Amino acid sequence: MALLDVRNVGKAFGSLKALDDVSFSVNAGEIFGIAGPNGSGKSTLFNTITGIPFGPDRGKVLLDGAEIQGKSGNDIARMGLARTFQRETSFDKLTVFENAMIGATYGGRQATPTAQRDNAAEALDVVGIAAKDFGRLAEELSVFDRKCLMLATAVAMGPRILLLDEPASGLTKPEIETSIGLIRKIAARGITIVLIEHVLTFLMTLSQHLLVLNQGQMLAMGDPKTVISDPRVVEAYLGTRKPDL
Ligand SMILES: Nc1ncnc2c1ncn2[C@@H]1O[C@H](COP(=O)(O)OP(=O)(O)OP(=O)(O)O)[C@@H](O)[C@H]1O
Repeated sequence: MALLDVRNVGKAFGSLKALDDVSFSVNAGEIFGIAGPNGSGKSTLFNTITGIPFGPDRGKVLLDGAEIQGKSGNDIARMGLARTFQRETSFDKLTVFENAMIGATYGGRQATPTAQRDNAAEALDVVGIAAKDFGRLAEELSVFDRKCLMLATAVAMGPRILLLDEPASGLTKPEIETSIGLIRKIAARGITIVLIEHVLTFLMTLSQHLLVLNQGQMLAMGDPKTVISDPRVVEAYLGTRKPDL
């Protein structure tokens, strides 16, 4: 059984069909990539899956066989789903460690305070934030480190599945390389990953399956090499912007 099963999901904003009959499933342990030109519905898809700030108008989302649409963000997080955002997001006036502790506390309500602290420290270590920086304010960090902190906060929740919205956006080439390593490291911990990205090489390197959206519809899905050479995919990308290869 798939860990995440998205079935015939639709979402409209007025007359704009941001998502139209989108279905896919993600197996436990895989990295599943989602690509598509600007405005194709990628972030809307994550929003509808997590219910923040809105769920789908139609269709179903199942996590490990249980329907999650209509559940609160808290309940969905408790069921083991976490996400990051396109823009680095943190509590800027809190320290690095306090930010990670929010994830560890939120996701590990049953854990002892010591276990929560261990989870926070471990998650920061996974993303490469050194212990000497735990006491710094989040706002003092570079863009890349703030992205890493957002990732660590999500990992500290102890999710079964992690949705990453354009983790490479705004990063330099070396930072993108580092991010690829981090995502692999997180996946190796048994966390299933769904990854939205514009940078196709990033998706090609990491994903076992790739879905391409265009204008809210599924354009192609399957093995990344086959999908990326699909003429409809090439046209959708070249028709709007050059792929970031
Ligand atoms: N809250 C909203 N209200 C109205 N329209 C919206 C809303 N959110 C998204 N849209 C519209 O839905 C469409 C899909 O947007 P979405 O942000 O999901 O695309 P995207 O593929 O993530 O784009 P990008 O790559 O630029 O982030 C766009 O036309 C967008 O303007």
